Amino acid sequence: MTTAVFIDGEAGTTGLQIRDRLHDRSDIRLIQLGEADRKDEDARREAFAEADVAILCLPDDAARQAVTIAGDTRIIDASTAHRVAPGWTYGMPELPGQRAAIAKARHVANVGCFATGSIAMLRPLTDAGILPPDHPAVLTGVSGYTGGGKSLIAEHEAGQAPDFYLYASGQSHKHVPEIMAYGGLTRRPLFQPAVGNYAQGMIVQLHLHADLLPGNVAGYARIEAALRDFYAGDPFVSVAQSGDRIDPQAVNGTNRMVLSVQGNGTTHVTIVAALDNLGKGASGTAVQNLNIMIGTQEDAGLS
Ligand SMILES: NC(=O)C1=CN([C@@H]2O[C@H](COP(=O)(O)OP(=O)(O)OC[C@H]3O[C@@H](n4cnc5c(N)ncnc54)[C@H](OP(=O)(O)O)[C@@H]3O)[C@@H](O)[C@H]2O)C=CC1
Ligand SMILES: CC(=O)N[C@@H](CCC(=O)OP(=O)(O)O)C(=O)O
Repeated sequence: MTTAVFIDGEAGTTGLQIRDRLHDRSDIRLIQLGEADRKDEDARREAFAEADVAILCLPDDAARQAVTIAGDTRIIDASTAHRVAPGWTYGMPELPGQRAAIAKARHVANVGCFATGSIAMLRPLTDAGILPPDHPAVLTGVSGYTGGGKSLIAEHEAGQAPDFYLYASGQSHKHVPEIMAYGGLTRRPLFQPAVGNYAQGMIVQLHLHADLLPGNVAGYARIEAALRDFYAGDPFVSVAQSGDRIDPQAVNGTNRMVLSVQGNGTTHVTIVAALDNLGKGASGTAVQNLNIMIGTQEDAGLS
């Protein structure tokens, strides 16, 4: 039996990457619209009706509108529109109980790219009681320019962008609400993202004064052990040895995320998550969520 999948926004950065991961699969039939129809509401409504699952790869407002014409079709939304919305299941399979919730969900909100790295580092520590919920977390990160979709890609490829720059410096980044909700934080974290003048791949960092954590018991080893316990047996997330150079492009083209605990071994600790913003940060996780929803092997079409 095949599953009919409609990617709304297939011509965009995330949509194309999902299409590439699905188009050779014998268990998936892609419903595709031509250039003339891809933004036509009637054509899209028909495509939704024909699909078992639709994947929205659209700007937030267009994603909200798409839900209104999608009927009963199951949805995975790659945008930020529904990540903390009532009635939506958060599409981060690594979180406790989330695979079972995604498997039966009608509406799945795919996790954001910076949020993937941030929550992956925070949640094992809040669940283990190493970080209290009101911990004043400090997160930084850098992404390749494909993270900003077609418009940012055009700016960089025209040679009009700096080699490196900070943005969202007003502490207003759109991923903060989901980072708090699913990272287990009640206090708003500091989060400073950046863009590098390279296409793809990212790192996210969580900076900790480990000696100031409650009970002063959260040394480097305990933090690393909590991460290893949390991701034991996970198909895509691993904990690596600390190292001098961490390349944001190291896992490009894969659905993997590699965590490592850097620092001086005792007091000053930085946890690092390396992932592909278009892989584990977007399209890879969307396909992983699809696999879970349709009950096929979780890593089908993914490496
Ligand atoms: N890039 C990334 O790393 C990540 C992106 N996301 C999210 O995924 C979503 C898509 O992002 P991304 O692929 O980067 O963006 P792009 O700008 O590359 O692609 C968006 C696509 O949506 C199309 N589109 C816009 N409005 C409509 C509409 N009303 N009906 C049908 N199609 C429409 C655009 O058409 P046109 O080609 O004509 O512009 C474009 O093809 C966003 O919400 C983004 O925040 C999530 C995680 C990571
Ligand atoms: C480099 C860059 O601009 N990145 C995007 C995040 C991409 C992403 O994850 O967007 P979603 O929230 O839709 O998932 C940004 O910071 O707005």
